[in-house]
Amino acid sequence: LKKRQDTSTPAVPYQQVEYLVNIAVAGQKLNLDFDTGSADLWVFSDSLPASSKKGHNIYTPSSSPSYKVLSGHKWSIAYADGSGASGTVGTDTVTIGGTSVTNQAVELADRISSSFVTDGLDGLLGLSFSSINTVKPTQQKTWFDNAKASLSSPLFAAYLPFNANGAYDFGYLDSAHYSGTPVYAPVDDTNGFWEVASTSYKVGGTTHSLPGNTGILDTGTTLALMVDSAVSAYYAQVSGAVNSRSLGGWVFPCKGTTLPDLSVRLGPTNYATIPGKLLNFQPADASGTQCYGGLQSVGGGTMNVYGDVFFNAFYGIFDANGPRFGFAPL
Ligand SMILES: CC1CCN(C(=N)N)CC1
Ligand SMILES: CC1CCN(C(=N)N)CC1
Repeated sequence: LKKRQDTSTPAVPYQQVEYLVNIAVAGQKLNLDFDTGSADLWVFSDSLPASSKKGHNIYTPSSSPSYKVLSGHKWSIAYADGSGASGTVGTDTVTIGGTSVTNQAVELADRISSSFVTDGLDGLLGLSFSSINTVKPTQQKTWFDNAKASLSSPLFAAYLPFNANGAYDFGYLDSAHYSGTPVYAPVDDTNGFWEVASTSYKVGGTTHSLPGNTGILDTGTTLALMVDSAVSAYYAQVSGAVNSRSLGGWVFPCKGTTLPDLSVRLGPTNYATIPGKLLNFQPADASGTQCYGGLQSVGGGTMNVYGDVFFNAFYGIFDANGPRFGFAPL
């Protein structure tokens, strides 16, 4: 599992960090971005223009004897950072680790936005609930939905340590990837996400309530994105922090800043504490004077997004039995 900084300049001003997983689609190796915030498995295909294919592994259905066209089916997806892709659909055998799924819907991109060309990924593998898969006229299932009956347990876990290679464990928990005992929160899959109640948070020794708020556990988002009241309360504890329009979010002086921890409530009981040191994402400008925070605003609404910054601190357990989300410190 390779951690990559892609060089894309998506709508959001920070580089999309991706943890790419090398998988086989009918024996053709591809590096896919495993995304628990979406439900489409799509790949760079030979129907893309030559300029888009440069530097990528391309899936060529014509050289796969097991590929079948899903005639008349289309897909189209747009992501929160303004990137997007679309194309046609077929089925093939998709193998991850030791598990093969035959007749898995594989969505072939014949159009992709520029940020994907410069990314290190050769496509995405959606791991949210299949209810938000974009294939029409017949919605398709995620690889995990198709695989879970043949796994020893219907679960997968994300191990995404900071600045290191990570892993996705399918069907079992790898005790080498976490410490202590996992705690669990019930998941509400109404919106198709691994969504849990997230009704309070703690920063600087104060507990703040977030009535009616939820959080989605999203490996496809780089940062932690919370509602404005929480982001303001957090950076109020950081001297010199400003919400910079020009730099596209909350920044603070790189020198001399010790960021506070952020504890977010997941489910009815437990808090997950993200250490402050994981909340310094990267220098915001070439001079390296200002640093860009790992906590940024989600914009409006009451749905917070706990992205890779969360998984840099916690092993994330996505359990279809429930469904429920479990976590334990790395
Ligand atoms: C709610 C949004 C979170 C980011 N997304 C994603 N990881 N694919 C899109 C949905
Ligand atoms: C969830 C996806 C958002 C878009 N991505 C990107 N621009 N590299 C990939 C992950």
